[in-house]
Amino acid sequence: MLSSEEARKIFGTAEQIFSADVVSQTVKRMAIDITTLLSHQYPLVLSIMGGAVVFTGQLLPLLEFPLNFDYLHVSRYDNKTHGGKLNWTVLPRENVQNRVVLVLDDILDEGITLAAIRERVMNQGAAAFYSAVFADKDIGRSKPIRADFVGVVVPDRYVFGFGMDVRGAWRNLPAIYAVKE
Ligand SMILES: O=P(O)(O)OC[C@H]1O[C@H](OP(=O)(O)OP(=O)(O)O)[C@H](O)[C@@H]1O
Ligand code: HPA
Repeated sequence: MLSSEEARKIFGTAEQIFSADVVSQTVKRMAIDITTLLSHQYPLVLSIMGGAVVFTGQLLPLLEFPLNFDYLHVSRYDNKTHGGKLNWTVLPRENVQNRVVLVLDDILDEGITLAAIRERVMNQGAAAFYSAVFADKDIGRSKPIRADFVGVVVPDRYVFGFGMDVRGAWRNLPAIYAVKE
């Protein structure tokens, strides 16, 4: 874990890439797009902890149609800036069978996490799988999955804020920053 001083130093040298205003306008636009496609599907919304917590909290009140909510926790970065093996710590309690599932996550980076979630959800009998990611990282190569709804495209740098952590810190920021290279 970073010390408070280290966390402040990272923030102090980071570059803001999307302001809080742009972030909140983007969430509104995504809510409209999701409503257009899914408002008559009674979806089961699955939030991927912990990165999706802020995005989920801002998006859900803008979705003015019936839905169910649950969450799962899977991670592979473990407070590091490079991903490793997937670690499933909490599985959804809601049955996904025959449901239209909408997965929410903060970031699609290499796509390994979201692709594994889709495989699991579809193997468990979901009727359809949709995904909404707030940020899609432009990694310059193909990914195993594309999100149906994307908020912003971020450069191929380690980013944080709006739910995304840098070595465990700064998920609470309302804007998005890139770590100094
Ligand atoms: O597309 P990928 O390269 O697989 O990376 C994306 C995943 O990485 C982050 O989770 P993380 O493993 O950091 O867990 P956390 O949300 O609990 O921090 C993020 O929240 C996504 O779920
Ligand atoms: O760039 C990132 N920032 C924060 N969390 C992440 N998880 C995958 N990539 C990232």
